[in-house]
Amino acid sequence: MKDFYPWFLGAYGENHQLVEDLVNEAMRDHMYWRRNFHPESQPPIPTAAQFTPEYQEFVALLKSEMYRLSADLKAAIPFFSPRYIGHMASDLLIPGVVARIATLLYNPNHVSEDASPATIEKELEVGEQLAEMLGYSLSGPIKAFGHMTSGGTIANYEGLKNLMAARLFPVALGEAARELDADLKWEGQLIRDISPRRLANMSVEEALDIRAAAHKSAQELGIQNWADLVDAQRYETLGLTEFQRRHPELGRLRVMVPASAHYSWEKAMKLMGLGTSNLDMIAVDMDMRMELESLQQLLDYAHDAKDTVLLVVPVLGTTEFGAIDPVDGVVAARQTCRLRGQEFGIHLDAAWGGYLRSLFKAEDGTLRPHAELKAEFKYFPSAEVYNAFDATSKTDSATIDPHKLAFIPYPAGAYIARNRDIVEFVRQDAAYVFDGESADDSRFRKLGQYIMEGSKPGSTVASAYITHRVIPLNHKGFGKIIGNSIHSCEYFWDVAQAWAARMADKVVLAMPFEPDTNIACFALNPTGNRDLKVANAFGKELLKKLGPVQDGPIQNRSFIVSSTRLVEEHYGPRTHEAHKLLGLDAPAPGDESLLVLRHTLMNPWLLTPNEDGSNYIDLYFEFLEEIVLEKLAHFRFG
Ligand SMILES: N[C@@H](Cc1ccc(O)cc1)C(=O)O
Repeated sequence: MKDFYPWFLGAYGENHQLVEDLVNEAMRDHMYWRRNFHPESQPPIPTAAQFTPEYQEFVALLKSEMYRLSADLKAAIPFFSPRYIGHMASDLLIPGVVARIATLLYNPNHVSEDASPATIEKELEVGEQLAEMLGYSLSGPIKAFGHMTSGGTIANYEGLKNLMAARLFPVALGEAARELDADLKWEGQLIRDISPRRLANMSVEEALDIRAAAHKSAQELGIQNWADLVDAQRYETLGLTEFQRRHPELGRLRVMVPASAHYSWEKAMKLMGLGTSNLDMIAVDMDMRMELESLQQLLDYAHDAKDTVLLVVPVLGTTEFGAIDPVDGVVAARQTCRLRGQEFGIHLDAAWGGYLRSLFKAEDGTLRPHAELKAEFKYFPSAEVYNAFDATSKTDSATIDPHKLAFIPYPAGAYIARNRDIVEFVRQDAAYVFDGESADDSRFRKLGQYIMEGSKPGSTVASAYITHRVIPLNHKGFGKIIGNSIHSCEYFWDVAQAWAARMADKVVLAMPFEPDTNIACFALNPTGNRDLKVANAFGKELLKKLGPVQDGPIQNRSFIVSSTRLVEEHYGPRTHEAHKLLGLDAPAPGDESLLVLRHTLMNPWLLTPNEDGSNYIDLYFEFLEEIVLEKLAHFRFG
């Protein structure tokens, strides 16, 4: 933990002086920079302006509003504190904060290099740093690319949009070739003879390859307007309705996510016009991980129905439970599906768990052996979890959120593609770049052409960039913070079980599933109660003391946790098991869902001992005991 001392602002603002020095320095430096741009010019604001009544009135108004804002902010959530174990937010890393503030003053806009010549390169570097952490290659014929977004939601949208564009492009290309009736070739075959179903089942690399081959053929045949002919057939031109009307052979365009996936996937389906009815929910198992049998069933069904599966989304660290989906299993399923001509893209939703991979990385970039990692923890990582992390490099693209486990300020998400050329399918201009030329990375300096957002902050990029520079993305850097969070979770898990045993005659504490990473959930039920409504009412009573929204000043709160529901529709068998563990009657149709307390154990100071030797997790369970006993004394059953 000592390593962290100069890294974070500190729960007590211990590093205040360091932060202030760095910020002051940046602030002064910025003002001098202004002055040194044409120092010969007359300053437009006269020196004497500050003595005028209008000036002073404005300053007075500004100050009083700022005081009010400052007062209001005191009611903000104290994310930094080890007493905050609610959502995915915590203390901030100093490099992220100071680099952000310093860059904010220059206000670079990363829509394009014209508005950010000094920093746009750093965005591409952040993309590469994250790509490397996930195991994507930065050299050789297939090179990764990444950029920052405002958060995981936009990165997920982009994951869907890019893979959808890549998957549907060959269909448009085939149609253009048939219409033109020219002898365009790919791998020795005439493109117009390739079946639409084959074209609809191409990997990203095949799609890029056929695109380049067709272009080459067209050039050889002297067809000048080939790119326009293809464009005219694309869904991006025709609209999805017309495109699908012309291609009934595609069937339904499906996307598969685990039932535990973030709700942004539903939003993405609406936004893209694909419709939520084409979002297939893969069942999750008793560990809250994607169930591979269920995935296979859905893939078989889609295959038999002659539907097109655009992509499958394994989640590396679910939002609610931190569960790690079997990424390796999804990759293996794709290998099997390919044998029958069924293709799908894989977008990894690693918004939460992406940075966990730093723990798995040695300083030389290789994956650390399982045994070496296991030796550092009590339970983590099982073979399943290790294999999932091992397989991230085989996915097509990923979402990863620096504003979560990189402890930097919002907004900081990222989209990363294993093959940078995938963006050519969504490039927002007519000038086509084909094979050979596409290796030129300067294209990304016009970032806005390739991504969902337009104007976007360079300051968040500086924040991530500097943070990654001073705390490397391997087990010696970020891995230490992440490892500490897993230790906190393992400790929490043990203490919770001991607490449960001690309190069994008063209250049943059930942890319906083992944590995978650093999020732990449990439900509580007064011993002897069988009624779900009563258990939930009891949980809600506890949340009055533990939830973020309460009466009175925030300073009165001892601990802040979050909560969620075990929705039967999503977590069927697991819900039944949880009811059993809690001594509740089995859930009946139409019942409300079971309330669970959710604890995100990412704060770096959770295991720090207080004067009496107890740490914040011990203190939390002491507090929980106190409020449970207090509530039980006043609680009315039924
Ligand atoms: N479930 C984790 C191990 C683990 C167990 C308990 C924890 O608190 C944290 C992690 C795995 O399979 O790797």
